[in-house]
Amino acid sequence: MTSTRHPAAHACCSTPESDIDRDERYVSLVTSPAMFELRDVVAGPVDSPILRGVSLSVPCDGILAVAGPSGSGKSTMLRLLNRLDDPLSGDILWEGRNVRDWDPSELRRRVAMIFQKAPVFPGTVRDNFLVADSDLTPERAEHALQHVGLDVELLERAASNLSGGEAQRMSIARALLTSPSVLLADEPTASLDRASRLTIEDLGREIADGGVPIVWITHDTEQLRRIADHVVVLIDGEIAAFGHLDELDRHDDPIVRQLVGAGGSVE
Ligand SMILES: Nc1ncnc2c1ncn2[C@@H]1O[C@H](COP(=O)(O)OP(=O)(O)OP(=O)(O)O)[C@@H](O)[C@H]1O
Repeated sequence: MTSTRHPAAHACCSTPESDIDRDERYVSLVTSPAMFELRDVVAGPVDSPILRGVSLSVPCDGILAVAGPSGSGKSTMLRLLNRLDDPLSGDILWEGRNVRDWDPSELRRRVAMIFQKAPVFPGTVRDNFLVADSDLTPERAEHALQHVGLDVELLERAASNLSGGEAQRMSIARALLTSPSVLLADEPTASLDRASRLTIEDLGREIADGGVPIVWITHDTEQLRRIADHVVVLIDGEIAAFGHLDELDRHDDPIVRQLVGAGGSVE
């Protein structure tokens, strides 16, 4: 397997340069500042780590698509970013500060996450929104629904009665109610039909363009090509490639090219 290893070439969005112990194993995009820094991260069970020394600078704009075969460690990596799990070794910095030093609830409010199957809490859609914002005003609740393209009448609907696509949009609206700085998305459209997938993709683009970057795991190469501003490819717990899609389309490793859906390049 060929690995792409770029030297770090810039400071993070709000990270003092002195706070970063630069390491030639960093993988970094030259043109974008970084939001998360992963430094030689090992994670998973002690006896069989899943991530095996991942170093990565996550750009602080647009959509970073995370691709890789099943079991390569994509979800494991994402769950470290808002401390749903902790690494066995290595460090993860967010905005220049180790995630272990953030208050966990503050971190999770600012680093929001959505999942393949949207978690639905008991009660109405409004009740679900109140979980995220206990001071929710009627106007904010309506705006939250409109923002994700749902009818305001759904506010009083039992959340358990929403369709899969509606539930995912509700979960995105709920996540946005905490005014996050970044959104983590773990295969958010994997169980949706094509129309709902495209709706969520459009919403993701709007959110990212509105200033909330997204780290988005996807298995769907067509989706990856529609959404990705940057791509990281994980294979067997290591970073196999990182960069813009057009760079990865020309990657030495045919498996990388296949994973990013490069047309006709798999040997
Ligand atoms: N807590 C755990 N204990 C043991 N094994 C685990 C644990 N969590 C995940 N695994 C295993 O680690 C591997 C990587 O899991 P992970 O969910 O990160 O992969 P993934 O790339 O997101 O896969 P997929 O695309 O199928 O969702 C899988 O084989 C999984 O079964």
